[in-house]
Amino acid sequence: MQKSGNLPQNISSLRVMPQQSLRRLGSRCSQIATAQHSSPTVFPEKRGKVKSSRRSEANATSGEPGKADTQDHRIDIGDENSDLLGYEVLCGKLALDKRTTSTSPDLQTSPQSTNQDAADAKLTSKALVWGSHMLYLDDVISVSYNVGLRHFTVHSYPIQKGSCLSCFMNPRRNRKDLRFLASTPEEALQWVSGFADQQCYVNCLPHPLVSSKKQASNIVASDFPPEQFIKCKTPPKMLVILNPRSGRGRSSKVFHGKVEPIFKLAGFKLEVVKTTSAGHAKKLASSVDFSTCPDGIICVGGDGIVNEVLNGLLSRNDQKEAISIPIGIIPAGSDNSLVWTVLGVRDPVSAAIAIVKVPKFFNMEIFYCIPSC
Ligand SMILES: Nc1ncnc2c1ncn2[C@@H]1O[C@H](COP(=O)(O)OP(=O)(O)OP(=O)(O)O)[C@@H](O)[C@H]1O
Repeated sequence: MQKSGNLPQNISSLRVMPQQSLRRLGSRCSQIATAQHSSPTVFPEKRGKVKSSRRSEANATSGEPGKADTQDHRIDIGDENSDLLGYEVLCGKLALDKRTTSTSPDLQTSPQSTNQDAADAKLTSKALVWGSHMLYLDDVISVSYNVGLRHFTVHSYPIQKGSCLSCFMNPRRNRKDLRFLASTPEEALQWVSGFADQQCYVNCLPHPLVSSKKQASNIVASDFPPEQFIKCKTPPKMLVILNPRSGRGRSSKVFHGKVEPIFKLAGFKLEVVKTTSAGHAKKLASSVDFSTCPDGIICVGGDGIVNEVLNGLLSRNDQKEAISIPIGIIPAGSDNSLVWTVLGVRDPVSAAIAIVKVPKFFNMEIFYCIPSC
């Protein structure tokens, strides 16, 4: 990592890999495999064994770390030509705080977690691997970090286990907050910085989902202000147009209960406007000042609300700008066929994650492209 030169001198046990060194994981496997008896063995994947790496992931996020230990300590990472884990960014030791698999972002570190629980861990461009567990970065929304502490929390929404068909049609994702304990505060800072380098949003204090009073009691003074070491993404600023009548009146509950927490964790700055009548969304889209929502408009509802927003944008005088504005859709209507057709997602949580991670939007330029394609 380029910035390792700026980091405190006493970080010795962490190995930081330069981003440019895209060494194949095949050669890395042997290093990890020989590290310790108790450490996980990483084997080149036999063809057709992708399923088993997913199983490791499911164990990793099941909230029962011991469960995975009873199975084989294998992580299939792909053969020579596969790129399942990408390149290595950082490796060292991490302990998982065993109380942290809930959705409660309580800031205290469990006394049960000690350095003795620490396992070999590494962050790659695609996943965090610790012990026999793995979490894909595609499923990570953000990392919360409190200055001067040894722990940091990874907020993730992994896909739940299920049959292939149900996963495809309706993938279930549940939030998992995984709190890790590093050996020192400086190492925790370096792990967090590694996540930031991989485009994961980092929430430094205040934590978006915890009261400031509770957080104040956990702040520890640090000589290493995080902003010196963490390159945080600038949070997007967007307008949300929500039809509270969509989905037989359930859209507000879906948005505030399932979707808004994802955007909050990802640092999005949202202005939410609920429509009051038919035609309101069109009026909003036709008159909104784009400087208040430079990163786009998110429609929450069914096909009708998207239709209104598109028509509102098309009625503007500044059409060139209007057709390039990114449009996200959170399906919360009764049918949602448009979002499924255009963006390939059907459930609100996956749609929100697609906006945060990919980011997955469309704009009206795609329609203008069609004749020339
Ligand atoms: N506050 C409101 N009260 C009544 N109607 C509204 C309001 N806001 C929007 N509408 C109208 O409701 C219509 C249907 O909305 P929408 O398509 O979002 O939901 P839905 O019918 O549940 O979903 P789907 O189209 O997927 O079946 C829209 O065409 C819009 O004009």
